[in-house]
Amino acid sequence: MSEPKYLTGDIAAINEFIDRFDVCKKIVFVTNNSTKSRDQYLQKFTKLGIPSNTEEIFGSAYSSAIYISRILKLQPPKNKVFVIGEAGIENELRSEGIPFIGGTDPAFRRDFTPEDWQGIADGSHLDPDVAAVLVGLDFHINYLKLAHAHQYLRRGALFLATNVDSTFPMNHNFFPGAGSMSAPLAFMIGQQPLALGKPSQAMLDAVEGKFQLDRARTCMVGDRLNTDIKFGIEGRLGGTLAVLTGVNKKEDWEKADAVAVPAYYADKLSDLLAAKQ
Ligand SMILES: O=C(O)[C@H](O)[C@H](O)COP(=O)(O)O
Repeated sequence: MSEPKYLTGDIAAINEFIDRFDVCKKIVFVTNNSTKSRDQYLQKFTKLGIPSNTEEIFGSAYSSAIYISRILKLQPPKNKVFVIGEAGIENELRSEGIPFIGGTDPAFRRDFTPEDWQGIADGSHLDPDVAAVLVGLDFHINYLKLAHAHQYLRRGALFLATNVDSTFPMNHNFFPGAGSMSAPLAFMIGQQPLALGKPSQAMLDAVEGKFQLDRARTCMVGDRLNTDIKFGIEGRLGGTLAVLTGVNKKEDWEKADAVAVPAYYADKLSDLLAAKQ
């Protein structure tokens, strides 16, 4: 395997990279963060002065909603999704016409009561129409939600996750990620969820379907080896660029058991601005 090429400060290498991937031609934003929907991301990008449109934004909440509506095609009445997650998932499920419960509903953001043991155990607190449990990053995770999700899974619901990132990078540090929300359930039932964000190739197929990507001239840019870089490598994209502003560092791909090795790396994405001014 060839050594990743370091782009920071190397104008010739940056120019070559830009030509190879037509960098300024088309940008698609692919995020595993399910707490926001595409519309909410568009608002965020607009605030930051980044030109974009909803069509160019692919989030794991959207990818999950598409999978449920277009692949699973759950049939009513048993077509509801029990959500562990934030408004981003709810908005995307709504836009695909998928009924759901849980999520940000205040009825699930409370302490567990003695009645909950009985109601969950005998099913009287459960919705018989739940066919899938979808787990994403949830800033209000609690015992009540986990107990409901667990019981739906025990009763045969499909186990889905928007993504399984172990951690969530924030404020130059790490916090519990979406994968740490589904991990207790995976432990309870002894089965891993089907994860629909990066590195799932279903997500890349959806992006390709929409933009007729030329994979050989497409480069995946990201900070995490087991999601972003793996996504690009398994998708046989022309390149992968690791930026050192997030989760992984050079020593992570230099390990013998590295999960993925990028083709390029840079200290930060804006280092590419040094070229072709
Ligand atoms: O836990 C999570 O959901 C992830 O850490 C997260 O939000 C990753 O988002 P990305 O880096 O793909 O934008």
